[in-house]
Amino acid sequence: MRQIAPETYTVSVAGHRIDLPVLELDDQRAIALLMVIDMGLRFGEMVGREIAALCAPLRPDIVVGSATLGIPVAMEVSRHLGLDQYVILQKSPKFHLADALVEPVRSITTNMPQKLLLDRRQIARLQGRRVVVVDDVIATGASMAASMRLVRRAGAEVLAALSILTEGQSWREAMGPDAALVRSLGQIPHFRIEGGVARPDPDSLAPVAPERRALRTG
Ligand SMILES: Nc1ncnc2[nH]cnc12
Repeated sequence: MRQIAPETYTVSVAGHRIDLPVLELDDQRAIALLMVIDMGLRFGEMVGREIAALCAPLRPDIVVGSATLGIPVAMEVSRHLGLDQYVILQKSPKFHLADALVEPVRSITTNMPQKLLLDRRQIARLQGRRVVVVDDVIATGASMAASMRLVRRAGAEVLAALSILTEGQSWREAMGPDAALVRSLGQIPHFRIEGGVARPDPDSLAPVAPERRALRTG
């Protein structure tokens, strides 16, 4: 994907200003790309600390993340919550996942059918537990919705769905009532390309900074 003017978009991630490259998706649309695995350890540590601070009042027993880019997020959030174990939902069927619990990801943006898998050996870590589900970016909401279905099938209570960034607003509709459980450290818009320049679509940003909304701890 090609970088397009204005080249970068500055986003506030829990109050830290981060420059993301703006990349052309097609001749009409562009995105600000967050590649958490390219951001370094200090960034990972900061987002882990800030997401942990958001959800610590909920007293989660365990953190669930989905492969691939949710893995470093789940690890750093767990570390900051003082939790040793965490659970990863996988994407590729490895041989030890032959009898895994499977949820389809109902994505409207990718043509490839996707699914998430939970190793049955991990169910004991979730059954009857208070869980927070984390990811790098919540965009369509399809992946987060599938993660939440899988975690609930394993018998856990989902307290919150947390991400570094939310992108656009369409996840609200895709996630239905579960959208109320979503919190992020920042938000990025969708971009429309006009005259060779990517402009943020103002309708794709929420008026209130997402990390400023308190989670109900009841
Ligand atoms: N802007 C983005 N950056 C990284 N991953 C994404 N997934 C969906 N949107 C994304």
